[in-house]
Amino acid sequence: MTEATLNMAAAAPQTHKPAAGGREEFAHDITGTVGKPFLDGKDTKFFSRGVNVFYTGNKQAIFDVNVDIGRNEVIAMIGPSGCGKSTFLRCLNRMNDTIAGCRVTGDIRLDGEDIHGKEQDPVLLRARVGMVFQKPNPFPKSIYDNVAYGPRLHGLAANRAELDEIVESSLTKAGLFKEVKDRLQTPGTGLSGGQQQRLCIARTIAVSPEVILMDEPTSALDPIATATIEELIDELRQSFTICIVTHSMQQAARISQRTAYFHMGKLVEVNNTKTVFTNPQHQLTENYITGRFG
Ligand SMILES: Nc1ncnc2c1ncn2[C@@H]1O[C@H](COP(=O)(O)OP(=O)(O)OP(=O)(O)O)[C@@H](O)[C@H]1O
Repeated sequence: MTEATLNMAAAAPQTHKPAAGGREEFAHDITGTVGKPFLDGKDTKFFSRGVNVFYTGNKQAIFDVNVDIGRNEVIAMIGPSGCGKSTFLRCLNRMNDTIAGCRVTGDIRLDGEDIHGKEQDPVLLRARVGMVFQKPNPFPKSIYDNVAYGPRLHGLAANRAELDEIVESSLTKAGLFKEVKDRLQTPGTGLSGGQQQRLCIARTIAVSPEVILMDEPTSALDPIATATIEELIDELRQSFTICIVTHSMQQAARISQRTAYFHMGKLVEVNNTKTVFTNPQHQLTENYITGRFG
């Protein structure tokens, strides 16, 4: 915690007290989400209402999150370390189910379908809602087999020619094909960090997801590899909905159309990205984007 945050916490009023201009000031004053968290129904890809997440020992990490995520938008999730960005992201493809002792409550719908419904198969859901992690994690297999893995698992190709086609088109969409086309049978782990991350994106794309979740996908990359991935994200938006957790406000500003600001497990503010960075409506958002804490 920075000195400014400590000072702020020490000065926190015990009761609700809007700051000048009607802005709310402190974490315990977060009573709802300001901005525009909801979309017109037809543009909504993900609908989430009343989402709470608890870890072992009933430790609550996410509090009553209500937000829509739009079709073919890039939404950036920002906020101080530990505020729950990754935890909320993992709600969207039920990755939290894989964490022992983690419990998610609330209503989350993908294209109107309850993702916790009895008929939902989490493995199929994760094919529809793919995920790219902070650290590139190619399988210890060839470049070809990394990309072919999902289509084989889900029976998406009838024969080798179809599989070749999926591998090539996924690598092309991930902006990697030209660089690796002559060494598809070499190990994916032999690529550079940025290439490995694009390979992981190709692997995700190969099963034709509708949404791609990205958890700090460039934080382990150098600025050039980061720029390549950012350009790619902008292109991928034509075909997919993208939710990205990032610690870089510059990155959020460059690549997203909407930004969601989390603080202590609560969703404080959601709005179009320009508004969040130029005219935040909540004092906590302003404090964060102006570097007063985080
Ligand atoms: N597997 C887990 N078991 C128990 N608590 C967890 C687990 N994962 C996260 N938490 C806790 O949940 C809270 C939110 O964590 P989360 O990783 O979602 O935050 P974050 O905003 O993504 O953080 P960062 O920016 O540092 O990655 C934190 O208090 C964290 O310690």
